[in-house]
Amino acid sequence: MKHGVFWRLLFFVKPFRLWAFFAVAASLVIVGIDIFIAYFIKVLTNDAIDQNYSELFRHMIMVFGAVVCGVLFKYIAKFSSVKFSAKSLESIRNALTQHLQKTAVEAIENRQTGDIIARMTNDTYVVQNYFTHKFANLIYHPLVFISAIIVLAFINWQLVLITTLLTPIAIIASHMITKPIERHVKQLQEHLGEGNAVLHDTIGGMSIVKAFNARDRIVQQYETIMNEALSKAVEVEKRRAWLSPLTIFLQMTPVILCVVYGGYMAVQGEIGVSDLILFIYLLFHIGMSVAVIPDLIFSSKEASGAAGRMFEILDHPVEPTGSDVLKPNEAAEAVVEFAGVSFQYSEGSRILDHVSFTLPLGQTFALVGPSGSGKSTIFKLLCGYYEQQEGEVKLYGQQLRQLQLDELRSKIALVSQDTYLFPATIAENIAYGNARATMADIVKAAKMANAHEFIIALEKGYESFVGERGANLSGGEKQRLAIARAILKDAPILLLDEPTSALDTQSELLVQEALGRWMKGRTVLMIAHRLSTIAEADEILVLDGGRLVERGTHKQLLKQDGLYRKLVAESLSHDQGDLIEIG
Ligand SMILES: Nc1ncnc2c1ncn2[C@@H]1O[C@H](COP(=O)(O)OP(=O)(O)OP(=O)(O)O)[C@@H](O)[C@H]1O
Repeated sequence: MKHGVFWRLLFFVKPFRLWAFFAVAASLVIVGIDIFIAYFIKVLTNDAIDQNYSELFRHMIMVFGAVVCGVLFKYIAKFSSVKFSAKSLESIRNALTQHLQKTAVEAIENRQTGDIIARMTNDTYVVQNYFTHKFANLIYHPLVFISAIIVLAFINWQLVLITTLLTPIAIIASHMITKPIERHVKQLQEHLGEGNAVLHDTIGGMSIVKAFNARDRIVQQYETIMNEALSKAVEVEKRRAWLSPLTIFLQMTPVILCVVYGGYMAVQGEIGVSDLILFIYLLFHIGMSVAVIPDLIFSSKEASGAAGRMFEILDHPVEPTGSDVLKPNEAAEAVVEFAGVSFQYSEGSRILDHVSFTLPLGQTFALVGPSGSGKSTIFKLLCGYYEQQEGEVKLYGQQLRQLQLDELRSKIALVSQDTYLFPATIAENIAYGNARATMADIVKAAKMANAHEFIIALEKGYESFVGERGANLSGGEKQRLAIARAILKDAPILLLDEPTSALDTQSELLVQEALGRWMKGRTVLMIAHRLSTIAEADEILVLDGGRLVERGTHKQLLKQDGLYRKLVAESLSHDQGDLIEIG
């Protein structure tokens, strides 16, 4: 097991060391019982040779008692290691989940969901299995080996030499056989993760896959990944297949050698019959302990590979959070301020180039610009998903990067283009942004978002369960739920990323009206393409290639012969029905 992985595992298992201690203590008792039984085998043999049947009977009862105790302690050892592994892995899984919540958006935005899920399920399962089934063996077998060798050394050192001769061979052979296991297991788990990712994406985009007749391509992609996984699994199993003959060889060879050599010594009178029987009995224990070496090394490498992948999740950088509490300050000159902000994603070119603007309290601003001009990126910076490389972003005069992220996000309500619905009821989905919301609050928000009517028309109303992707709802219905959720959050800053893009004209008008009422007194920044929405904003910010090129009211901007006027003209030529006043 690699050092880094070992220490990390140790960190997580440490709090549950009491269970590990029970497992170790029980294993120690089992070893003691095994040696006790071994000794009594010799005593029983002598009783039989001396034809002392009353003693033989008494000793047999003692051995039987020891066997029963052995079973009991084996149960304790197993139970303790199961508890130890389950609790340790629960703590690791919790740490992974918590870390994932704190992980910077940047670190996982481009990762495949299925791969992350595979690391948190398949890989943790491999590690848990290792702790459950191998942990007790890691303690028991070395202890049995050492104790048996000590006892045997008192009887005959030559036989001990023959017995231990195979131990280094077992270790070297095991290392040779299991050498590439860690790598193979890592690759195998990676392929399984990729397969998971394809399945996850396919289920998510089932309708698109069907619409584009992409089934065959997806099946082929999945098959290719699974074939690679299979070839790795075969590599692993080919290595594992060596373990069985090696185990038999390691277990049987010392026994055969000792029976032959020990028999010879017994005939020569150099060793007693009872000693020889004791020797052969203990030899089975030693043989077993030597024989499990390959399996233990194999499993340790397998677990190490899986644990390494699992811990990579913990290596994702977390979102940097400040310590200041955001204090919405009515007297602040600007609620939002961008001062010379430049930004680029870790890969690629500059997306925002010295952008500066201020948004005073209680006004509505529309952010317009061609596709890819950086509008959503401004939202991402405001939500603290990313940090600008140059310039300053301030909220109520406070530096955003010095604010506590939870605090910051509690003051912002975001309605994005793609509505994410949690796998929960409609009521729970609306109440997500406000844990203290009552049912009356939820219904009020739904009514404001023009969602109440369609909700109560559902069989279970507000208690209807919404699947992961809200498949049983239309795009417009999902969008209205997202708006209701944002309304209930009651935040002073609203970020609306085309909040009505999936609505028909009728619903849009109703939602616009509701939004208009709700937006009063709040500072709103919205990305919008519909001219009717944009024209009503107090001010319009025009972005082009990451630069803020124009700023003003609809009328002012139309008077300038700039990008805004061009965008409006293009939009009108596409949408004749959009009634706005030009110039
Ligand atoms: N996570 C990311 N990593 C790298 N580049 C990104 C990332 N997200 C966006 N970009 C790039 O940044 C640029 C600006 O994207 P952004 O989403 O801010 O544009 P937008 O103006 O909102 O576009 P649209 O109107 O089409 O939604 C685009 O060229 C996009 O490809």
